Amino acid sequence: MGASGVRYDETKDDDVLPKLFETKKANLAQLVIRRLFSISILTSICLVWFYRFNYFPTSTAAEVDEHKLGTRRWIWIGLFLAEIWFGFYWILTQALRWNQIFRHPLRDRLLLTRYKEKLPCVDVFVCTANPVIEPPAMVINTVLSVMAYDYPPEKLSVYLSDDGGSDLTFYALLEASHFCKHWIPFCKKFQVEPRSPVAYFLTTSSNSKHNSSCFNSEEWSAMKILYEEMENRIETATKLGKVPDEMRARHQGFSEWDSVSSPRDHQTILQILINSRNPDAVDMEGCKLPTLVYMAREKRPQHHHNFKAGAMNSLIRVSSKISNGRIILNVDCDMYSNNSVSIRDALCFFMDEEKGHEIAYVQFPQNFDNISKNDLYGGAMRVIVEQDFPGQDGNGGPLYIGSGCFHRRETLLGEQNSKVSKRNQCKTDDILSKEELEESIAGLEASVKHLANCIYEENTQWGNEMGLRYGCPVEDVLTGLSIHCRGWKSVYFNPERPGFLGVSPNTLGDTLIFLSKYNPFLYGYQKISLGLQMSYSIYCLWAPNCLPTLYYLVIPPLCLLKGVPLFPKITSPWFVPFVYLIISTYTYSLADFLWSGGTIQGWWNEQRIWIFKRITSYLFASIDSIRKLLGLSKTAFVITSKVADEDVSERYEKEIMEFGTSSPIFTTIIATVALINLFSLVGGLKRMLIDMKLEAIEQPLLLQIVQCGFVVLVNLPVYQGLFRKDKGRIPPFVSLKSVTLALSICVSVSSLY
Ligand SMILES: O=c1ccn([C@@H]2O[C@H](COP(=O)(O)OP(=O)(O)O[C@H]3O[C@H](CO)[C@@H](O)[C@H](O)[C@H]3O)[C@@H](O)[C@H]2O)c(=O)[nH]1
Ligand SMILES: [Mn+2]
Repeated sequence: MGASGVRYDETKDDDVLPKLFETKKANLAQLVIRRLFSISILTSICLVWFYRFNYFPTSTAAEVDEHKLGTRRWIWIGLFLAEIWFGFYWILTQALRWNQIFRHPLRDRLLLTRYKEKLPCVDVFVCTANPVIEPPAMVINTVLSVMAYDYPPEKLSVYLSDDGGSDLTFYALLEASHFCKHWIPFCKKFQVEPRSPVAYFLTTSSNSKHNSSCFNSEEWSAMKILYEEMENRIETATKLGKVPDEMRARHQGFSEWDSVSSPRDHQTILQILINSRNPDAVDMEGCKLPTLVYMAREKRPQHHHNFKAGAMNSLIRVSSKISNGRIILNVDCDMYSNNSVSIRDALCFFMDEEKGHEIAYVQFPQNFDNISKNDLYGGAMRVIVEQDFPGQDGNGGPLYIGSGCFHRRETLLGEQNSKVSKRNQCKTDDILSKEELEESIAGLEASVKHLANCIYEENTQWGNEMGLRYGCPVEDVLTGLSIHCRGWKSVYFNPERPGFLGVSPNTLGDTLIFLSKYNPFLYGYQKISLGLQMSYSIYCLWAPNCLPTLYYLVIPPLCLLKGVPLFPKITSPWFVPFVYLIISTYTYSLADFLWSGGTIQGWWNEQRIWIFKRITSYLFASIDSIRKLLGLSKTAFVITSKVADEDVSERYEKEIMEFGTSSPIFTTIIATVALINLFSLVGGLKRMLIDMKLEAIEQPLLLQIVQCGFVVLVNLPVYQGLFRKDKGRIPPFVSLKSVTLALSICVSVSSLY
């Protein structure tokens, strides 16, 4: 939607306002091909199930040993169960391909006076938790990027929640509150994108030609210097772990830290650094500035703080007394705004006369700016962003995935979607009472603080019926589910220029959940559509995929080693559905990946990561969930790292896998499975080529060899990791353990009976 968008006759006093967004379906040809393909795959799945059922090992003349037969039966049953699971899971995933839709906001229409007058206040929440893992300089870049949104500043407020309760973060924010007076007018004057200073100067310095043609280069350099000086001050303070004394003396806000004993034990600290209602809150050009607030909620060892959800809930309450924006945007501290019109885009959905009133949230994809070309760790989740989410949208709305999501405030407070009441509320109702306006900043801070205290939530519905849900590391998904169950819809918007860019971990490591009382089929029964229930289940069932996958990656290779066939021979008609399934599902997934803008190597890397995740983190997530259900452990939240050694980054650039930093148990499992497959492949090939003298055509072990070969190829970086010399290699003791383990398993299997 460029400036050339359709103009509407402003004077015409129609009752109906023009619609603010369009919804497009996937094109028909594509849909038909997809569906036919799905049906053929489903048929093959059924045939495979039938084969397993029908060819259950029975005692034929050849099979004399009772004991042997028993083992084979158990193996067969395991395989059957795994195949039932995979088939069932595949059926679920079809919910994401059946009716995808794509949204397009018509942003220019917001310029109509009748819309312009109604623009709501927007509150932006930025969360940070640890000044070491999430450096203050990075945090304020995110803050600055959202302060510089193309939106009326008097209607924009930015809140930083600091769960690290760090004066370093506060100091950085204080610096940002001065710097923004230069930065915001600069952004508006030169239509800067992106509006995170560090990201902007990175992109423009590398193509300075483009930059000199449309910018006044003097102003550009002056701004760059101003930024770098500030960044330097912040980084020095961070390195020293201490705020400069003269800074401390200049701002009385630091006195709050006199009584802070530790990040886990302190009072609420709330400081309004810029109050846009204050006439002095203007930038260098005299234009108004957005409100800027620092909050570190109270932390006490005896009170559970509920991680990010707890922080968000405190922010919801505190902001309701300060700016009370009707729309809330939440970003993680490492997700800067990459597109200054995202607020306007999101508002097109909320403000649309016809459909807006039923939309609870607008989720943007999480894009990352530190991903190498072939995405070594599968961090981009390309297919999810480009294909799965439009599929969810077609089923009633995307999941809420935390960062990059615009919410209607009232839905977070637990309100039902009743169409009638919503319509009436669509007036501008963001204006605070006169008394509140007149309150001084200090008075306001003092009167609002208690909302962020630990005891405030006691005996309330916060974390349950109100606000973000507690008790689970993916609080956001649960929160989204409960919003859907209350009758709301959500919208997915994937703009051409990404709305948000974050940092994706560039080493191995991941965690997830599954089992809980929020099982989507039980919790969502009769409240949300079957399609949406299926969409949720796909993600909730990520974890239990671990067992069938592990089974499939270990048992068939060991049987190959032992010479026990588990799949039909080439000459059997049952060979066809197996081969069709293998070829078609891999082609489908490759096509999806390339379609979503990936590379072939990237797809290959994703296959590897997919295996790694399933056999390690999902396995442990499953174990952990079961322990939690039995009351044996509590939810833990590990903050993902956002900064890496230069060493690590260099290897990442070269796309060399980093094993050094992931947990030794994970690496042991990965390496052991890889080695079992390698040994089995060698053993199997020997059996086929030498012992069986190549009675080729009848080869009953062929499919097992193919599978084993595939796993070995995918795992090449693992074998390399065993022999590399750099710091990122698999640590020697892990290598030793895995080799011993894999060898002893293989040897004991081949010496059985
Ligand atoms: O006690 C805490 C712990 C974390 N955070 C913040 O929460 C955000 C997410 O944490 P991060 O370690 O970056 O987790 P990710 O796995 O990268 O986050 C993804 O997954 C989370 C759980 O589903 C979502 O909340 C996030 O929005 C989503 O980006 C960060 O800004 C943290 O600063 C807090 O504010 N308080
Ligand atoms: Mn993150």
